[in-house]
Amino acid sequence: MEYLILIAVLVVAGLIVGGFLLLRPGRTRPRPPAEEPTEERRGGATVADEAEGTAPTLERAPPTEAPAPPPTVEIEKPPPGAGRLVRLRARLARSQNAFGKTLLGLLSRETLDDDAWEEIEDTLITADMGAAVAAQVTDELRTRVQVLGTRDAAEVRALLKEELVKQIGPDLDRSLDTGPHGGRPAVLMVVGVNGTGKTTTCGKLARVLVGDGRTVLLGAADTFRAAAADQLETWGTRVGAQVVRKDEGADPASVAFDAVKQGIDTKVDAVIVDTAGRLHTKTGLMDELGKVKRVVEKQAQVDEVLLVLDATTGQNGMQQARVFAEVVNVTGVVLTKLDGTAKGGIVVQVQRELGVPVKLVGLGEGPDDLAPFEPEAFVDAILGD
Ligand SMILES: Nc1nc2c(ncn2[C@@H]2O[C@H](COP(=O)(O)OP(=O)(O)OP(=O)(O)O)[C@@H](O)[C@H]2O)c(=O)[nH]1
Repeated sequence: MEYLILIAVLVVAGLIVGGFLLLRPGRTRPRPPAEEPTEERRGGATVADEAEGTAPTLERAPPTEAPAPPPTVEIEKPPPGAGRLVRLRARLARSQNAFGKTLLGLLSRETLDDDAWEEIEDTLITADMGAAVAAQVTDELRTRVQVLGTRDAAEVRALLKEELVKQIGPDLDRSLDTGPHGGRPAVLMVVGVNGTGKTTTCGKLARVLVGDGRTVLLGAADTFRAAAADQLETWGTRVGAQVVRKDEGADPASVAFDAVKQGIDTKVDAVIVDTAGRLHTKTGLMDELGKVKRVVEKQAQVDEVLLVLDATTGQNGMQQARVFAEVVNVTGVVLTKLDGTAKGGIVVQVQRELGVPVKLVGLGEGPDDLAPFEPEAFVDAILGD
């Protein structure tokens, strides 16, 4: 019994102490979370109020000036590809003048002795034609001049033209596969060492095709340099071509894949894929370009692999060209910067070495300075009228 009384006393005492502690003033209570605005308030009315039409009429702030609309880009209509080389012949004539003039000057000399023929051969070599071809051209010319028996300027010019055109290969197929087939766009991959003019060539080629009435999509798979994608976008915008790009450093193959996919979905005629193709190592290059090609081929055939070569780089460029040709199956060469060199003979050398025709030539930095290559027009420009 005494125990029971003791327990009851302890319970009552506990309750009194507990109650005192709980009701003690100044005790910190957990604060309610601060009120978070759930709707944007405008002058006391919420967006929802406005939508409902129940917002109080408030004096509105004077309307701020509307943001300027994005500048409208006028879509250009570039000239067609055909006949461009003839239009650009003045530029070619200027850079190759020494070559043609020297040859014609030598051939019209009073006496054509061994020294003169040696000079002719040297001139051809200096123009990057390659020693073997230069010797062959010189021998053939020598025989024909002797058979002809005269050295009338027009006749000599005609002979020289014939020999040069023969070396360049008038019958090589220089056509570009740029039309859709089997419900899929033509796919053109543009490869080459950095700085040769790949991105510029992609842009100019898009213009050639648009000028010929084709629809084009550009794939910026040169993800090594962000500026390359920007550059391509500018080219595309000017002619109304779609551009597929990703962030700098993205997988080039994934850009190429998306570009071809979008090209198929939007039913364009041709997809042009710009690549980085840095020449770190041959295996690295092979891995990158091989992967881009394999990935593209999951959706469409790659119709053209165009190797861009800078005509001003001579033997160095030839060496790089060989590496690319070993890594990918090049179907055509684009020789850029022919406006800046007197070494037009590179056309012959590159075709011989790679076994692929020169299909396009770059003759300046202007947007329409890319032309389909025509051997006769080229030689005419070199030799002058
Ligand atoms: N004179 C002349 N310049 C050219 C020609 N083609 C390209 N160029 C110039 O060459 C420079 C390099 O061109 P790009 O297209 O940026 O070269 P790229 O190969 O794409 O270079 P990366 O993007 O660094 O791989 C630019 O200043 C072009 O304007 C040409 O036919 N003639």
